[in-house]
Amino acid sequence: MLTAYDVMMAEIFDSAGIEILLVGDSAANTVIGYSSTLPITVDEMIVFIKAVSNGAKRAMVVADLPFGSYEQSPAQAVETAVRLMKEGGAHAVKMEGTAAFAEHVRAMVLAGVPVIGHIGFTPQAEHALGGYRIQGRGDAAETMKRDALAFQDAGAFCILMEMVPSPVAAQIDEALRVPTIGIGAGASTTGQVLVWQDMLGLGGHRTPKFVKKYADLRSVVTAAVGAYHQDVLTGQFPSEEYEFDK
Ligand SMILES: Nc1nc(=O)c2c([nH]1)NC[C@@H]1CN(c3ccc(C(=O)N[C@@H](CCC(=O)O)C(=O)O)cc3)CN21
Ligand SMILES: CC(C)C(=O)C(=O)O
Ligand SMILES: [Mg+2]
Repeated sequence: MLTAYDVMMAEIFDSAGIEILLVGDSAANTVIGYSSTLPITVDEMIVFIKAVSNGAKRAMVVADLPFGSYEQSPAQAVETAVRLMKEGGAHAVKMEGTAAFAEHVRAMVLAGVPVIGHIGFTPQAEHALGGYRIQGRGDAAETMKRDALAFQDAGAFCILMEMVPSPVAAQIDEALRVPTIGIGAGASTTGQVLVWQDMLGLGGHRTPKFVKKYADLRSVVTAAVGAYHQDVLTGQFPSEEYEFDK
């Protein structure tokens, strides 16, 4: 799984063989430039989901339920999930939470919405959790396993674990019958997810420890844009080959 927020990257990731494209609420950070995921709205998410749906040929498109769009009731979760699918074209949704939100999952699943349950570090709860912190250390591991099982029992087809000690993630994966996806959760999960701008080295500043950089797009883009700028200043672009009706 890899995040995607626009049609061109969605096309590229799809043809590169990525099975699942996640339109994450991380778009708040990576596209809009908010400092957390909290401000992004359902309407903003739908623009990105549409774009990714337009680019995905065979990949499954999963969309995040943004903060404030599902917590109040199972009915609110269904209503928002239906919008992400009907207006955005998502095939499934991902919801952050704990066992206390199992009824939300159940209601969406009953409505025909495939749901991924996101547990461990749930960025929408950063202020409640006290910051970007590893979850599930010590006694919290058992609670986290109960969250995973509650989501599975409510009908979630997959559990995503973020920033969880690897042995805990392995234990939870073992306890589940549905597949798992990890980010900062070690190698025992069924699949992995990363934010594409992180793994392709587009973001300049600090990236989380769990990110492996597979490219340095920031350098590539900076060099190319610099060359264009220089060419324009020196008159080397546009040369004759780029002119009309000479
Ligand atoms: N660009 C981007 N990448 C992400 O992975 C990501 C987002 N945005 N936005 C939504 C959430 C927030 N996530 C994050 C963001 C930062 C850290 C981070 O800075 N972690 C530190 C501290 C971990 C610790 O020791 O407690 C790290 O070094 O990994 C972790 C998860 C994951 N998601
Ligand atoms: C980091 C992943 C799991 C996510 O939820 C997002 O991109 O919003
Ligand atoms: Mg998210």
